[in-house]
Amino acid sequence: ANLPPGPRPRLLGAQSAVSSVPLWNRFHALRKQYGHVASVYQGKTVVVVLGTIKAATDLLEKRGSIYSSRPRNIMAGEILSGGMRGLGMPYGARWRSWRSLMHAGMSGEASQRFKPLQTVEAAVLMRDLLKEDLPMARYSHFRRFSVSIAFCISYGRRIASLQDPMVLAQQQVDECSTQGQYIVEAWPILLKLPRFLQWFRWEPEAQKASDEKLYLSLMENVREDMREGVAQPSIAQRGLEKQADFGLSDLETAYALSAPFSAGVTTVTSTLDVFVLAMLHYPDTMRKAQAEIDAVVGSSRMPDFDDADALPYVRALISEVMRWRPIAPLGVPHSVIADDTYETMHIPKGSMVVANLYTMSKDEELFPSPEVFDPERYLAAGPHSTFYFGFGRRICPGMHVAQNSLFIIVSRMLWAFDIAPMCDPAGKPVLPLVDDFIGGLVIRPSPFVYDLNARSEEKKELIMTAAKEAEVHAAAWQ
Ligand code: HEM
Repeated sequence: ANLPPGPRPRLLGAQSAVSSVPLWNRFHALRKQYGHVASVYQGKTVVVVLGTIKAATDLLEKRGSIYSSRPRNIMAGEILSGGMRGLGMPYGARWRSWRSLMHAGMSGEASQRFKPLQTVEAAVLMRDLLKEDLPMARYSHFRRFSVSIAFCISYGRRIASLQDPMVLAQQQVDECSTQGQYIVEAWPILLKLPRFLQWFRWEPEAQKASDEKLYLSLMENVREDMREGVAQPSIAQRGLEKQADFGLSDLETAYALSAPFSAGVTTVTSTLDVFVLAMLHYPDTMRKAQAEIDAVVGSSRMPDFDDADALPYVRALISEVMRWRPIAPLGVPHSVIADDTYETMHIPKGSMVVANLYTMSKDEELFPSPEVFDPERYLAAGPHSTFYFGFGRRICPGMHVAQNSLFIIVSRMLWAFDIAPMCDPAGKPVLPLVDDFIGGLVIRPSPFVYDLNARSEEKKELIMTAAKEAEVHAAAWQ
């Protein structure tokens, strides 16, 4: 059998150095030219690109026992973190232990425990948005919300400011681990040099030592909170309570606790920006959602999690935000650990397997007129694919907390504000482009401005009172 069809010889590799077209767009072109499963070479590695939800389900889900690994990443995975980071871990015993800790902390049931803080932080966020004079700065308020929830999930503590030293330290770690290409990735044979000659290790190993210190000290704080009986629910608390059950050492547990910050901040923040972008372009859907909220909630209180069942249109709107512009356009690459055949195609062991979520979001059969933002498609009888959270055993373990964060913010923003384009001096509305995105693994709309107008004086006052009360409750997570 042959490899899945694709450009030969190594066209994509040759192009990637010069092309300014983002990778997801180039992969989208593959789908059009070569079909639902295509392949390209990246150096010597075969990259299999899955362009339909069906192909991704058939392979990544139904054949999950061989399609759930990750490609080798020498610098960020092996050297910088000693293979301790779950997101990039190869399939195996350590990943399974890590994953069961993630599940214990963030499953549908476990994620209920974070709703109180999500409610409190959403109240604070509404006030921050109301008070913010600089439209460009709203993104940082979304970010502060996401950071605070990530810290709460990991350590049971909230984050009141992005200037918090713990945030700055974590941010620095993340920037290091996402940096580009290293010579050792292309020439793994360098790892055979005597260790003291492996110059490329010196800097990351110094970084690793300081990361370990940071992660261990954050975890020790939780141990202390537990001893004093003041620990809030968190992954750390679950992991430390039953450390033997998870089979993770102190250091493994400490590293595992960094996952929500690495994977759960830019994703949620960026999705909120896509939500605003959609509201600017499709104001009718905004008004429809507002009418639903007004009928169910009224104007004398803000929406709560208990209202979710009665707000199907709002929930559909959130799903459509994630479908319309998936913020992880190529997901996170999988890797296959055994030779396989799909239809008549040969998929060699060691191939990188990419679920092309960007292309899936534009599937005309599943999503007629895919370019149109239309929540109604999620109101029709299901089941509805959650392709935007990935597939199979690696599917996003943070999806429940993510959905809860999005629900409480989106419903409250629509209750509180009208989202509208800004006007140029001639009074003409200026709309940000729908396809101007920046970033790599996770993308976001290029920064844009918009108007946020409180829907009534009564609501303004309510927002201020609710935020004051929220700050009092927030003390429990300090
Ligand atoms: C709208 C928000 C989010 C989106 C769209 C999203 C999407 C994704 C996707 C596409 C993957 C790759 C799945 C695969 O390999 O097939 C992933 C993995 C992951 N996500 Fe999310 N995510 C979001 C929010 C979060 C949050 C809030 C957290 C944690 C608090 C989180 C934690 C993770 C982790 C730890 C992984 C790695 C799983 C593994 O390798 O086994 N994500 N996410």
